[in-house]
Formats: sequence, structure tokens, C-alpha cells
Amino acid sequence: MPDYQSSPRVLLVEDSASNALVYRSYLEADYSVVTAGTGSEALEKLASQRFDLVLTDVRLPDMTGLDILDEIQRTEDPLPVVVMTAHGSVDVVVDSMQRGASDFLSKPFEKARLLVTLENILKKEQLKEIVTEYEKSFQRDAFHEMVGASLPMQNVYRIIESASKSNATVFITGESGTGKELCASALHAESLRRDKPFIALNCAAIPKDLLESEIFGHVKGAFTGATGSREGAAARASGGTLFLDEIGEMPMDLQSKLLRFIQSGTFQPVGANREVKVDVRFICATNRDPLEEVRAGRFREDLYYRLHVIPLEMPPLRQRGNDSLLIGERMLKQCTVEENKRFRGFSEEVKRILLDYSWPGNVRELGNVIRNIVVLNDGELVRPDMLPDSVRSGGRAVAKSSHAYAMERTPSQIDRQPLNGAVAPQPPEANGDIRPLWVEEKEIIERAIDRCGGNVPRAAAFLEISASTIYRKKQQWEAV
Ligand SMILES: Nc1ncnc2c1ncn2[C@@H]1O[C@H](COP(=O)(O)OP(=O)(O)OP(=O)(O)O)[C@@H](O)[C@H]1O
Repeated sequence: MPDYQSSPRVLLVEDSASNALVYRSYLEADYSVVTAGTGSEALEKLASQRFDLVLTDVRLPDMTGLDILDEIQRTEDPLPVVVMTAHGSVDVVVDSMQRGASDFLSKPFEKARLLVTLENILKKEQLKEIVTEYEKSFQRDAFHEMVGASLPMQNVYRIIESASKSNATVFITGESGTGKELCASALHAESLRRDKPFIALNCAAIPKDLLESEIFGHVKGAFTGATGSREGAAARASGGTLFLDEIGEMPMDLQSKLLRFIQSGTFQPVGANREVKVDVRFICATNRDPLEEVRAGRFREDLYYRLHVIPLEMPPLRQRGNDSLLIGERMLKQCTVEENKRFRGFSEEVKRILLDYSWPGNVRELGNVIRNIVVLNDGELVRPDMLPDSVRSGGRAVAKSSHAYAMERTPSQIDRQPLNGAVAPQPPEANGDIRPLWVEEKEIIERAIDRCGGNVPRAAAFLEISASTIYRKKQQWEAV
């Protein structure tokens, strides 16, 4: 933790002696200032003395201030760096911020501006240290299958523990890929129902006209193709927990039936004339704003208030501090074993990139990126060139492929298809050049597998989808 009981130590890197004198005079009352006139002198001092902050000019006789910044960023615990740029050099400012500078100062600047800049940065550093120390004191870097030691995740663990013993409905919100399903499963595992079934149903993965039968089951002859009766998720969850994922996708008429079920504990399988009573605990999740859905008339208000008893919000990965690294390390270890590779960790630069990236697809995206790295590379350390462009450039490039990593779903979401196989694709009908999408897709996937010598995970990595997606699609093609 920075010790600011004595004056914070600043390394001032400036080759113009007169400028150095002026800046030193600005700082001297509050800081202990050491000056360096060249880049190599600065690096020597950084190696032999302790500093709290570096203030560097861009143009130096032997290197640039950005080279010094890069050197500092490669260390395990990088110092904050403020870059002094010539007035109007926007490119340098952008470049230095992208490389990890804490702030910049456009020359000429006044004493007050310099002091405020440094004070803000050091305050932020102190806060960061306090949070890290505080997080360490929790000693909880994982909870059930969820990995994470950050403060927002401690809060999630605490709510799960308090809510798990009750039968009250938990309403989980959060962006896609934040771990809502893992959270629901942890709630079940902590509850007194843990020895009974946990049934998860993804309302978005099931065609709307089949959803009712998936939830409530059906009797023989209830609709065309219902050749036998079948239990739905509600009956299978009896005594346990029913997790309705993507509840916002449920059609309005089914929402009223669900409401009745929640109120009475009874439901009618499709085509049946008798009621079935079960004891289930409900957990539901959505990645939409539920109140907005209510306002837009897409979600019943009475159902919302029935379900919204204990709200639990899964924080986006970008708000979880060091968790992206913690989760990434865990995933790297796991994938390395699964793929029979040698990886032992991330290089310092990769660590920084993983921490800085905004992870629009959250933990799912992180998992896809790690799998991709491990499948396509080998070595002991993950280096920056092994990262997908979108992540390496901090999400500023290759939006399309970033989207692919972000949105590709893992087996737990995609495998929950209706069990009766009713969604298997139908054979194509000739129509000039236009062919059904799935036929085109089949050809692309088969070609990729072929070119990877039959190695499905490798083909999946090139296609930027998960291997399980390929296996699921193959099953569907075989059902045709
Ligand atoms: N904290 C975590 N630690 C480790 N793995 C996690 C964590 N959170 C999520 N994951 C993994 O990330 C992937 C996505 O998680 P999950 O399916 O629970 O997200 P979700 O919020 O339900 O997504 P969606 O809204 O798209 O349904 C899964 O593979 C899950 O195992």
C-alpha cells in the first residue's frame, strides 16, 4: 500500500533543465521529487528506488516517454504515469492513454493543474489499494462454481446465502454472460432443497408454441405430434427449484398461466383436464430491464411483482476489479488440462489487457477467448499476440469478431432444446440461388472441420463458436 504518511515520491523525467526546475518548484511543497534527464537514467532510478508516481515528458534524448510507460506497464504492479505532451498533440495523448497512462498534461500547464492531476491520481491509487486489502480480508475468492473475490461479488454471495433458506422467489437481472444461471444453481445448492432437482429452462431457446408444454407438460394427443404424454419442467422440479431463464421472452398468454401457477402451486398440463399440484421454488432471470418490459406492455405487471421478491443483480465483469484475471487464470488452467497444452499463466502485458478490456459479453466472452487461445496456441505464457485483435486493441477494433466472442453461448444455454426434437430443421426446397441458412452453415462448419483434420474444437476456435455448438448442430442435422 502506498505510504503517503511521508510525502509521495515523484520521478520527474524531463530533458529540459529549465522546465525541470519549474516543475520541481511547483511540486516541492507537497512531493519528494527526483529528476531524470534521459530515459535510461529514469529506468535506472525506477529500478533502484521506490516511487509513487512518474511524470514524464514525451520527447527525451534517448527514447520516448511512452517507452518508459511501456516498461512500467510490463511490471507486476505498474506505477501511475502522467505524460506531458506538447500542446495539441492529440495522437500522442490517445496513444499514451491506450498504453495505460493515468493522465496527461498539455504543455504549458499551470501549477494548480499539475497539483490537481497528481492529487487525483494518488487518491485513486490509495482507494484501489484499500479495496484490494479489503477484498483480501474476505478470503472468499469463489462461491460454489462462481469465481470472484471482488466487492460486488461478495455482495452477490451474501445475498445468495441469506436468500437461499427461504422459499421466496429470486429475480436475477444482469447482462448476458454475467453468470445468472450459475447464481441460480448456487441458490439451489445452498437451499434446503439441494437434494431435490434443479430444473433450468431457457425461455429464449424454445419456440414460443412449445414453451407451454415444456413448462407444464402435455398429455397424449394434446397437439399434432404429441404421441405420448410428457412431464414438463414444473413437474420435474417438484420438491426442488425451477429456474426460468430469459423470462422476458415468455409470451403474454403463458405469463398469465405462470402467474396462476405461482399463486396456487397448481397447473394444467397441455390438453389435460386435471390440475397437478407441486411444491417448487421459483428463480427467474432476465438480461432485459424488467420494469422497462412492464412499461412497454411486454411483461405483465402483476407477474413482475409476484416474481420480484428478492432482486439480485449480477454485476458486469468490467465492474469486478481483478476478477477477470482470477476467472481467466482458473479457466486457463482448466482448458490447458482439457486441451493437453502447457500454459502456466499470462504475461504481465496480457494481464493488463485482460484487466482493462470492457468484456461486453462478460464471463462467457472471457471463457470463449481463453478457449480460443489455448486451442490455437501453445507455450508456457500467454502472450499479447495470442489474444484476439478485438481484446488486444481494447475493443476498439474488429467489432464483428468481438461480437462473435461476446455472444457465442456455452453448452448450458444452447443445449436446452425441446426434448421432443420438434425444432429439427426441415430439408431445403430448391429456390434458385437462395438456400436455407442452416444448409449454408452446415457447409461452412463441415468445411472447417475438414480443414482441421476432423478436430472439432480447433474448427470451433477458428469459427469463433464453441465446440458444443457444432456438436448440437450436428445432432440437429442428423435428425433431418
Ligand atoms: N463467476 C464466474 N466464475 C466462473 N465462471 C463463470 C462465472 N460466471 C459465469 N461463468 C461462466 O460463464 C458462462 C456464462 O454464464 P451463465 O450462463 O451463468 O450466464 P448468464 O448470465 O445466465 O447468461 P445469459 O443471460 O446469456 O443466459 C458459463 O460458462 C459460466 O459457467
